[in-house]
Amino acid sequence: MERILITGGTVLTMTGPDAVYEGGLVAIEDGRIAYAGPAQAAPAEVRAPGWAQRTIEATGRLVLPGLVNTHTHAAMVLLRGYADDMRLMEWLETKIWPVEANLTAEDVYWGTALACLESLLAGVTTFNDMYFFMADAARAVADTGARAVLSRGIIGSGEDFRSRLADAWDFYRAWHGKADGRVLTMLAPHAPYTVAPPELEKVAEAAAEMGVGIHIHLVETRDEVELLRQRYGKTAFEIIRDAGLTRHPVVGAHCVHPTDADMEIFAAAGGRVAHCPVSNLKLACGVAPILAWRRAGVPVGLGTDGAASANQMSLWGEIRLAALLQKNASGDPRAFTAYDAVHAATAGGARVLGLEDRIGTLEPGKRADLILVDARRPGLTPVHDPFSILAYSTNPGDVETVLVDGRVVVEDRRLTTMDAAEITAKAAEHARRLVGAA
Ligand SMILES: N[C@@H](CCSC[C@H]1O[C@@H](n2cnc3c(=O)[nH]cnc32)[C@H](O)[C@@H]1O)C(=O)O
Ligand SMILES: [Zn+2]
Repeated sequence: MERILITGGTVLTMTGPDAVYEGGLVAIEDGRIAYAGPAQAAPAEVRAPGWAQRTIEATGRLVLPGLVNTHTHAAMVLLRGYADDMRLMEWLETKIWPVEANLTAEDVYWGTALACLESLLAGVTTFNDMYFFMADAARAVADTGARAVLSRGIIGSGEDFRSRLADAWDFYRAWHGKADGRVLTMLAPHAPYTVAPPELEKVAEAAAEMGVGIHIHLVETRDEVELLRQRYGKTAFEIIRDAGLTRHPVVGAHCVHPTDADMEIFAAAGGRVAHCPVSNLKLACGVAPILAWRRAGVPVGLGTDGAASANQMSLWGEIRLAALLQKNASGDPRAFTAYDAVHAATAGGARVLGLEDRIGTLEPGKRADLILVDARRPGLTPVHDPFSILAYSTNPGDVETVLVDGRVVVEDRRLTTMDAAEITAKAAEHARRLVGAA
């Protein structure tokens, strides 16, 4: 496999706010990071002439781990802008679910390919997806060169539930660990208000057999908290604990309305939070108490949610908003810093997905998922503080080069793995058919 050197850039390993190396070096071998840090401290071997087959000149660029999107429904890019400005339940029940009833496998392939294209161009190298027709979603991830944790969304009861859980088993057997390890799976019971406790217990049993984590929506809206209280006399966190789900690593999307006791339950269970600030603001859900979650010891990552709710697969808006919201909510601009926000989008996200041994920082042995942000662009100049530039000034178009698993998948802002024009044309065509059929 190719050996690559990235030279001259400002290397941010995301192992700490002081790990900033101007004119730093990253060496990649067999898809892994062999070295990342100051050029002069690199092993002589990688600095020897002829070590690398390829050198990427990165002067003026910020070199950092690829961003990790901890909660999305990738193929929902097909429904971007289809129904906005509504309440969650009304949006799901009257707009989204009727259209999703007509979804086909090919829709999901091209939708997910578009989501991968948009994500990779923006520097998002990994995403955590909950949707259906997941074998087709996985093919799109494999073909575009992205990395993803993919889960078959499980919803309903009776035969509906059984067939979806069977689907999740088929998908797990076919795809877990495939595409050179770039595709992993979890189990995704949609939410405690759409999957009842007996079914949640069955999902917990399956998770034990598969040895995978759980991806679930938790306390996104106040309506949902009230509904669960009336129906079960419990909170969402009590429900998932009692159903045995928290015996497995749980990625809770949103987690906007926990009680103090919920935070203790989730922290004790090793739960993790996928914070989706754009989606939450757009649906007027409130602001997730991220500082309190962190204080409780719960890892926090950032997520976009589906593009039908939050409209973009880029995580740069979430990075900025996460910082702004926590400052405003706490009344203290120091409470959540630029570094905290970039950390949540990289190392924090990797931790949330249980991938901290593979990705999230630039450290020897990790898979080489990294991005080059062109800090010479007008809106990013000058670079007094690289974390400030990344948290408050960077936009998707500033990402120049993207590597996943040591492979250059975006070069000079263009996808190298597939024809981007074909992806956008096919996705637009499938979106038209889908909405037309509703
Ligand atoms: N509808 C699928 C299974 C669920 S996949 C995950 C589901 O989450 C839905 N979804 C998207 N965004 C949100 C959100 O913000 N909150 C709750 N559900 C959402 C999405 O429309 C999709 O139906 C089936 O028929 O088998
Ligand atoms: Zn969601």
